[in-house]
Amino acid sequence: MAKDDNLPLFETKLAKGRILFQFYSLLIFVGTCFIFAYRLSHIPAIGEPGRWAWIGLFCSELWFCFYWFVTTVVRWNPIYRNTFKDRLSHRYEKALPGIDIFVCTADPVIEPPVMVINTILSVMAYDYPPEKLNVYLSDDGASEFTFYAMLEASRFSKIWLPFCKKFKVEPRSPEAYFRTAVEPLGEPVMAKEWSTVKMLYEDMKNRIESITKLGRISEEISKEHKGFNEWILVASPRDHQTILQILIDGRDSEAVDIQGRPLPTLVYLAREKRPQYHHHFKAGAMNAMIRVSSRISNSSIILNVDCDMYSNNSTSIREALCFFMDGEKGNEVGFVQFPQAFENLTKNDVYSSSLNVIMEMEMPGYDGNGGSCYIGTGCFHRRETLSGQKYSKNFKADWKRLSNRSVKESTSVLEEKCKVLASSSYEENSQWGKEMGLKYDCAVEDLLTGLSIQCRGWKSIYFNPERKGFLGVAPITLLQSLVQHKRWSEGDFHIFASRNCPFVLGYKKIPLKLQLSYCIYLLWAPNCLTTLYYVIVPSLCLLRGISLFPHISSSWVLAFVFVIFLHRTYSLGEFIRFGGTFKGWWNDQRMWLYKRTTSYFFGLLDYILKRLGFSKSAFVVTTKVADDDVSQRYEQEVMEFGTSSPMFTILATLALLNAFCFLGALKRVIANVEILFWERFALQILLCGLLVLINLPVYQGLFFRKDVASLPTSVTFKSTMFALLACAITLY
Ligand SMILES: O=c1ccn([C@@H]2O[C@H](COP(=O)(O)OP(=O)(O)O[C@H]3O[C@H](CO)[C@@H](O)[C@H](O)[C@H]3O)[C@@H](O)[C@H]2O)c(=O)[nH]1
Ligand SMILES: [Mn+2]
Repeated sequence: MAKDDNLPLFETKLAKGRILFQFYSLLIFVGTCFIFAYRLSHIPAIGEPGRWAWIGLFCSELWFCFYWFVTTVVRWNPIYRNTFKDRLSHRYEKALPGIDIFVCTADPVIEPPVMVINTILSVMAYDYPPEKLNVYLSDDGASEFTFYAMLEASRFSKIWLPFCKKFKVEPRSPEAYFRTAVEPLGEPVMAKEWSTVKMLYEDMKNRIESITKLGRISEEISKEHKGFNEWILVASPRDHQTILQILIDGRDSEAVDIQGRPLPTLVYLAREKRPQYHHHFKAGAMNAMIRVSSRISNSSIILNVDCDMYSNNSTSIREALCFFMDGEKGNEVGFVQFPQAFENLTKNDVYSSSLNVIMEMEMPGYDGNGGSCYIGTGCFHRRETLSGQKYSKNFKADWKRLSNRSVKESTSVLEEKCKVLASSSYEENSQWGKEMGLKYDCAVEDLLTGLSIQCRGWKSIYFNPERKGFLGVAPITLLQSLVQHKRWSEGDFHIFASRNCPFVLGYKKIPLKLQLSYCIYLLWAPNCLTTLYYVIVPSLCLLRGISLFPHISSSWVLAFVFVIFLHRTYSLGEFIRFGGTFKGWWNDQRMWLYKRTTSYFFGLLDYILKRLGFSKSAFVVTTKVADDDVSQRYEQEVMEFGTSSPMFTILATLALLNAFCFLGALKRVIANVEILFWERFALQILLCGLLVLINLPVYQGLFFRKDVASLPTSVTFKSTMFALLACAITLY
């Protein structure tokens, strides 16, 4: 036994500079107390105008304060993780466990097959013994084009994997690699292979794209592959039978790459779908893969990625294993979450899709408070935890036993047996979706599943390596981003308002500070009410001449100015520290507002409608491609409206309402007929002016832009009517 055999495989570091943060929090706290003292001591008397508006504002501020408290709890004690991969290799290289990798796709149009197989190829090419890798694709679209692309990928992998390993290529998604890498002209050996592989990749890409464009699989291809005819018979998108094909059987000694080394197992699965059984979207797909893989490879570690999230770092598996296999703490680790990062962000990130603050600050905060949440992609799970097992002190993973493969049947027999596991009626009267596997009936199956794993006693780890483990595609239009957040906020609030609420489910099972941390996201939806109140009522009161904030000469003003200024400065600092720009922060503030007034509002509404039985759960898949002109506007950071959506009507109405109120107030300040107008309303005018400033892109979209992506006339018409109506009602 070497002497380093007892050294840990990972270390945990505390964040620095927390004293400063605690001091800042104290200042905000004191400032807020002053604000509340002002609110309580200046309530307009009964009969005086604005009494109710005042009380409402006070309630909103109380809510904001509570929400701020929750965000502070998350930031109190973040931790960072580090791994020692060398120790892992040294100790376990011969006994590395098998890994099952699950990729989900749902729609060949908005998730193009070429993108899907790039993700597949990137995970097949991990720096890991290929005979221990098993890759499963679940295709909820049951698309023959995706299937065809998978066939192509299974062939191309024979060239791609050796190429990656020989030249230590990064990233291992061919598309991403060839897009970013420069031709290695300095190295003649590599340059030659480079151009051959590149050409082969492009050929393959062209074939897949032209078949997708053609809209059907041609005769030759059907003939070339035996499965296709049968395919056409069983696969129609709504109502089809399970299609399961082992495209590369890792047990087969002939499944080798061009250098004779084994290939990872590759499985294509499209679940049976029947109208009488709910298919439960992604959670259903994941559970089907858990069952199918248990029959084929049964690896002890499961990695799950969305189809757009290619592996950007070929060592991620080894890094994750450092946590699971650590001698002292490894056995209690249920899952290891990597951050969600994106490759298609622009410099100032108009839609604030980057999630940087969440990934760099809040997730380490969760980790410090008791465990990372599971965010649906880029996460390594222990099979036992996903299958519903509780943690017990005696639990000990037996890596040696688990690294053997036992299945002896022929490929076709195995396929037939697995199909049963994926059939639509298999889960009837079972615990799947409840106590086993990913949880059903929640739009954020990931968060809920992670929470219940933690409540069963498992620890979870957040690991954020320097080189990002996975890169995906962020929404590229305003509406997509708002719709995505609607799904999230609806699902999150659903968790909060159910018996799965962290305070109930997690009572005495996870630390209180972790229960509180969950509230940041779970309470997104109700945030809309206070935000809507704050952007509507003070402005209308300004129009009506009701003062809701202290006079500019009063010293109470200081409390407001101090808290708002300090709070926003901190936010700006945090944003810039994690790689943002000033303009990006400003965009982020705008999106903060837009999400709260639309996504969260509709999320809350949807939740209520569902509770009352008026609407059904749905999973609106985020589009991962765009037309050229849409992409071009995205690159230029021009806000994309283009369609009429109720969300846009709300945004435009709020923007116009504030513009009207601001202009009204401005007129009165300039005319200077009322004594003390500025004196009494300065803060309200500033608030209203700030709202106008942040809404500039909306005014542009309403009145000044003539391109197809501006706001449609119907929205302009409706929002102007609504805003005028609101002002008229206020005034008379
Ligand atoms: O019926 C469905 C719907 C979706 N998906 C897949 O689920 C993944 C996530 O869908 P996407 O539209 O990209 O959603 P996002 O909003 O980007 O997803 C985030 O939020 C989801 C929860 O709302 C999590 O499941 C995801 O992992 C997380 O990335 C994609 O690979 C889809 O193909 C399915 O397999 N079946
Ligand atoms: Mn996605």
